[in-house]
Amino acid sequence: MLLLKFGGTSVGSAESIREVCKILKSYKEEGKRCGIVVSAMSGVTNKLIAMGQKASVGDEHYLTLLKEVEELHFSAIRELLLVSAQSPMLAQVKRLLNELEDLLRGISMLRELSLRSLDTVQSFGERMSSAIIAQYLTQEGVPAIQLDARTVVKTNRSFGYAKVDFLKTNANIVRYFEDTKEYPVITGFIGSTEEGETTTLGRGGSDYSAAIFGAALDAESIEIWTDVDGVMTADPRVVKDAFTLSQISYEEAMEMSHFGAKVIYPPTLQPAFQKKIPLYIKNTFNPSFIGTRISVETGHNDLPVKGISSIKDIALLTLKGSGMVGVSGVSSRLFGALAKEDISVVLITQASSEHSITFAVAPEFASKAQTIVNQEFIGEISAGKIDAIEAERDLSVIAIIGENMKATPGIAAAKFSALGKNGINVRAIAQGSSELNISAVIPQRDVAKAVNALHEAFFLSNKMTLNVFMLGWGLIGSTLLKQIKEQAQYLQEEQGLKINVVGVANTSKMYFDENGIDLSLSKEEVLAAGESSDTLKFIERVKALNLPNSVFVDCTAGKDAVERYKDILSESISICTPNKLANSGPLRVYKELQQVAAYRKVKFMYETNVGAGLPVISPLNDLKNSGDRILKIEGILSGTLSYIFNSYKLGTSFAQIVKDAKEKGFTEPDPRDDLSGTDVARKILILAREAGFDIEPEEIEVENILPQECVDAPTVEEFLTALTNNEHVFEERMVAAAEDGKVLRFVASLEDGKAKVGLKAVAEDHPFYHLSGSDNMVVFTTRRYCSEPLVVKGPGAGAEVTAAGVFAEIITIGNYLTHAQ
Ligand SMILES: NC(=O)C1=CN([C@@H]2O[C@H](COP(=O)(O)OP(=O)(O)OC[C@H]3O[C@@H](n4cnc5c(N)ncnc54)[C@H](O)[C@@H]3O)[C@@H](O)[C@H]2O)C=CC1
Ligand SMILES: N[C@@H](CC=O)C(=O)O
Ligand code: NA
Repeated sequence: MLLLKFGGTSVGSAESIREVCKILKSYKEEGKRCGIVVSAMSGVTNKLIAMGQKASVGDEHYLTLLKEVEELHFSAIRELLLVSAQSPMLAQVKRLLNELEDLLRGISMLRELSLRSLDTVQSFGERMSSAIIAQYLTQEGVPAIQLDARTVVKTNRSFGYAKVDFLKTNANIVRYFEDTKEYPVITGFIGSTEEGETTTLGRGGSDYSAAIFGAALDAESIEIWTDVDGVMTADPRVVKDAFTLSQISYEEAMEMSHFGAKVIYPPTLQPAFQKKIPLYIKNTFNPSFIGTRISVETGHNDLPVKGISSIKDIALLTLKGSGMVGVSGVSSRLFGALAKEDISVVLITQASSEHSITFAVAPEFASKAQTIVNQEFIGEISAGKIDAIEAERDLSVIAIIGENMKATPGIAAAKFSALGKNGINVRAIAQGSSELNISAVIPQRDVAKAVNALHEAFFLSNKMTLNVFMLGWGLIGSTLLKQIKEQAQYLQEEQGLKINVVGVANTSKMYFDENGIDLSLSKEEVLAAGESSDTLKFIERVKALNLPNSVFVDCTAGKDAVERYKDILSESISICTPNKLANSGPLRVYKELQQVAAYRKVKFMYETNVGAGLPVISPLNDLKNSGDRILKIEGILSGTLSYIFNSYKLGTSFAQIVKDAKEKGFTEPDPRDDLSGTDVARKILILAREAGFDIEPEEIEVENILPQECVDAPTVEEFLTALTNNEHVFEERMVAAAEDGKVLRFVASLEDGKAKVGLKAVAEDHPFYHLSGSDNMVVFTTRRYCSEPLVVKGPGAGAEVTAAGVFAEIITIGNYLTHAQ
């Protein structure tokens, strides 16, 4: 015997009822015996309640609702039944509606809606749907008969939430099924008293009916047919990657429903649980999908966590004070007082110091709870032994649920690590000793972010979505987006890393798409749909979106965003940038950013600040962290200047070579930042700081090789012209060097904590002599690399290599966020 239950959406229209019929036909063909519990057509129960309420205040609109309900059922009858069968069924339903109308008129006249009459009003929904469905099934070759559950399900007189008399009910059900050959189509949700008064079974009533019938009949299984594929790992409206669990245990189902999973209401399925009858959640509109099996077995042995649930709105109250320590009876008084007023406590934690007890309640009970508790402890409060309690609001509970958690160490660590890395502050923690559920109280604004971060951490191991916000869509920015687009599939398939570019901006426009910007579109196409650009607004939006695993990528050369880095990192958003301004400004800022990032457990990454994509900063850190001491750094740190002086020979034009460097994408947006030595000074300053020297920008000795006319030129264009006028300045230096067999190189050095940058003539035996293209070369002399220094050499500027360096850091951040610790 199978017990099937079809909920409101499954019987909500003629079309859905046809699907139900297909399912039952296939069961019949397999020779299965079935009992079928049905709900009212979707929306009908709510309308019935509204009719009762309206009637009770004399609002005649109940008649409009009545008409709507009539129309819904009549049109289902007309669509489903053969013409010959329509009239009798229309008449049967009309009789029921007339009866209902009489009842409503009575309610209206009396201006009174008792729970007793409301139960009767509500019963009409199931009484009509079951009649139509039974008739239709029979017509389609599935012999069925309507069973009005009031004839078998016997209850007490607690209207609205009637208690079932199982002794009588079970005997009635068994007897009825013994005598019936057809498929009974049973009205869910309702029963009746000994005296024949109609009752309803409370929240989740049709599920309860299914459990009552299933348990009474010792059904092989109970199938709850609904409009979703089963119990999911999280609310799919919040988590795009939520998926259906094929198997969970009764206890897990209970915990998940407590925290908001709405597919079933397991407490009502208790009769089935007690008899260990397996339960299946199936989708009427996707019947071939396996659905979720709920039974004694937890299944999914590989999954320690089965679900992420949340209670959106709770209030937290804390009773604390020195007067509580070692005093017995405090918690019994506290919870006794709350229980007396019927206030349900959602979560409790107590520190082992016994100094405080924190508990959570639904927000609507917060003020009442506060008053009650302050009243209960009035003596202790006035004696100063206990503090008067306050309620904290706008909080949520987020829970991870799973039976296998207890056998798996590290779950709590993984949970709190995922929350911590996303900057989600945990206000209270509770773990049931069953270890079935670990709950945390967090700010309400972070719920969606938390659910997503935890879902990724537990279900998509090695799968994560990184949400990228890119400010500055110039040369490096466009190359980066191109590289991300080209590598997206590989990263997703091989590393489980999805890069979602959510926000982009240049100086004129900014654009956001939470689902990920289509990177196959051009910059113009994307920004066409955007709004006016504003750095502060861009950053505010990044913060407001509050997405998990967010990375801010600053591909500008300006300081607007830099001034907000601290703010961004403080929001637990990682930053990755080729922009050197943050690290080459005041030492205080440099240090502060390092500290904030460490404190917030996010990454601040800037390898491309020196040598573009070449590994320079990271090996320097490795040296320092492993205990080496940096004695000296010497290097060619500018790709632009390297290219210029590597190419500059007799017969060439200096100004033309500068233009070439700019075209090749080596220069800063304003090439004077390169030629003035500023860019190189910034780089040696950053290296000095990374090596552990506390240096300010002013302490660097900088040789500016630019004539004043070039410095003063108002625009980049005019500067390039001025450069042509001053060719001789450069030529003289180049010729003088050449006469000594030397070449010019713009060199940076750091020795004894002193940094300087300037143009040097180097002879053929010098390693810098043989550089070519945009090569950078950094020579580290350290305590360990003393006789033979450590050398890093390669192209130190250019769009591809720089963007690749930024991209690599974005991936590093993704890997960092994916791993638990
Ligand atoms: N070109 C190279 O080889 C290397 C460049 N870098 C750095 O990369 C950064 C970007 O350089 P490029 O792409 O070459 O410069 P670019 O001038 O081509 O691009 C910068 C972009 O940022 C935009 N922008 C500026 N301020 C903005 C703001 N407040 N909001 C929105 N957009 C803004 C501009 O409209 C422009 O589109 C610079 O910081 C540079 O120092 C670092 C290493 C190597
Ligand atoms: N303009 C810079 C770019 C890299 O930082 C350079 O030329 O090195
Ligand atoms: Na680098």
